[in-house]
Amino acid sequence: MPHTAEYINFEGTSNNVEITSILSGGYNHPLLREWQNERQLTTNMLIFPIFLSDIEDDETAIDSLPNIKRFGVNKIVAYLKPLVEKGLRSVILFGVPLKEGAKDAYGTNADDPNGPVIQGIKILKKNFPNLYIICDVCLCEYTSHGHCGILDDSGAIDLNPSVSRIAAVAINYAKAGAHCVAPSDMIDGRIQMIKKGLLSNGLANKTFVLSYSAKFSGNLYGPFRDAACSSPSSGDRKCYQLPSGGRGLARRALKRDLQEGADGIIVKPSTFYLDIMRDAAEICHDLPVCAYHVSGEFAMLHAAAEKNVVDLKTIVLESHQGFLRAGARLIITYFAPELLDWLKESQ
Ligand SMILES: NCc1[nH]cc(CCC(=O)O)c1CC(=O)O
Ligand SMILES: [Zn+2]
Ligand SMILES: [Zn+2]
Repeated sequence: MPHTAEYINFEGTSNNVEITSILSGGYNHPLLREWQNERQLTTNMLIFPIFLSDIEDDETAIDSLPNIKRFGVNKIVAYLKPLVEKGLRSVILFGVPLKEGAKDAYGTNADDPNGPVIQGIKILKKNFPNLYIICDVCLCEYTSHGHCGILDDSGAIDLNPSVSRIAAVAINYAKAGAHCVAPSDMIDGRIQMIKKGLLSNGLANKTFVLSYSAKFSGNLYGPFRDAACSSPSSGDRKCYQLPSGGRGLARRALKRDLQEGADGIIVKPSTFYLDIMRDAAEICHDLPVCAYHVSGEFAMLHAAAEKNVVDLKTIVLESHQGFLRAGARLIITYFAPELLDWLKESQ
């Protein structure tokens, strides 16, 4: 029988099968599965959170954050060196004042020129000239009451002094050489104030303003508060962080921060807020959207892996791929050190 198409028997083929019904031909090879990724996870997307305390020789493990330590300025370079050599491109700094009397009602030490953040910026820039340095901007680590702004007599956030103080801190970080400032306080109006302050100090063209625009109040920040010693001493953050059901509020905050001049925006937490990430990618489509995989999410994946409920590498790659699929282009993640290795392995 001649081997031509005419003689192929189609008789067993069902009449109502559609030519669009078979999808597996599109992903039956490892390369095809990569082709199907609209956005590939790469090391240049990773931002690693760093806790810097005011004890210069500090190197303290944090029980609730596996593999993460708090460092003093004398210890941070040795810790980061192998990570930078492996391709780490960016860090976000959090200052942790531990010394007696370091906290007050105004968060005065947030921008102490001799404090860990400003000293940290200088040391990191000197030792790692190509490392991109982001500073989280907030008062909660530095206030005696542990809230993210300045309080009025009733104990509520006092809007004007809070926004002025947060903007001043951001500008002082930028003056010290931070490439990027990321206000995480969620107090209304701070993006505009920071932008204006940067402009009047000749820093607007040198500084990226990465706004935590959609930051939700919930139960996922506990390990961070252990690491940063920043739990509020009374009350909670529900009057400035968004309620978890507040998709409309998040959309309004995204539009507002876009209009106030944010250069990039953060959605936080990540795994439980993928709809908000998609909203962010649509509303702020001309800006990079950053997912913050927060401390509670990190600790949960570790705990599940320890119980053999999940395989750590597989679940981390899957969750981080999810952020990209939802529209994120950057990821703040405590898994950055592991991902530097895992992404290399998969190449
Ligand atoms: N404003 C402080 C701040 N900046 C980043 C985080 C959380 C990060 C994490 O959980 O990993 C928090 C905690 C909070 O708002 O209570
Ligand atoms: Zn705060
Ligand atoms: Zn913060």
